[in-house]
Amino acid sequence: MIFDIIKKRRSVFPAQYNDKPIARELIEKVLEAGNWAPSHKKTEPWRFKVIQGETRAKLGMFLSLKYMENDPKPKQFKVEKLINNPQKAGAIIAICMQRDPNESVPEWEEVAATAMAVQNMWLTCTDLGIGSYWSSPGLIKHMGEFFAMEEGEICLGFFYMGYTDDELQDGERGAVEDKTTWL
Ligand SMILES: Cc1cc2nc3c(=O)[nH]c(=O)nc-3n(C[C@H](O)[C@H](O)[C@H](O)COP(=O)(O)O)c2cc1C
Repeated sequence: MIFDIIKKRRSVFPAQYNDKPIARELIEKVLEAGNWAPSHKKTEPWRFKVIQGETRAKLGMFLSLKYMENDPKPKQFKVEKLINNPQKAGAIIAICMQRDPNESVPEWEEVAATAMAVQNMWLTCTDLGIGSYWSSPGLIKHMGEFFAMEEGEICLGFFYMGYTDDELQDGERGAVEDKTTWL
């Protein structure tokens, strides 16, 4: 049941991934799930850039260099994490949002629609037994220097994917009653 998958979905981080590769058909399935997200006026603003194989190392190098360039006091452990994390992933999908050139809907709706695409992808990964999470480092503002982006396209983060041998912990949430008003 969908509710069980919603509750089972967890953030699974690169440090938890094993070396098992992710089949291309499964990555395509995850992308297809993202593509079925709803969007106001059917703008379908989500854009995906799949980073695999050797491009992962290039991404790690790019992010670490950008970090060192922009942080007056870069920390060695962070440099290493930025270099190594992409290579631990089976695949990384850069999550981008293409603003409708006609601005037919407010920008937040296009960000929201893209986030719905990510949730579809995350739940699909959970169903497929693939660990994943949405990473949104400040460095994403430089991604236009790493891959081509269209006018009005912005990068909202990275969707990391990898198999894990870890047993995942149950999630925790505050009571929904505390966040709900019945009128
Ligand atoms: C928009 C968005 C951005 C996120 N960015 C990060 C991030 O940069 N680093 C991180 O460790 N987790 C990030 N997360 C994952 C959250 O930390 C995680 O979803 C939260 O702790 C709840 O854990 P769960 O996903 O296992 O339920 C992000 C989640 C969302 C929805």
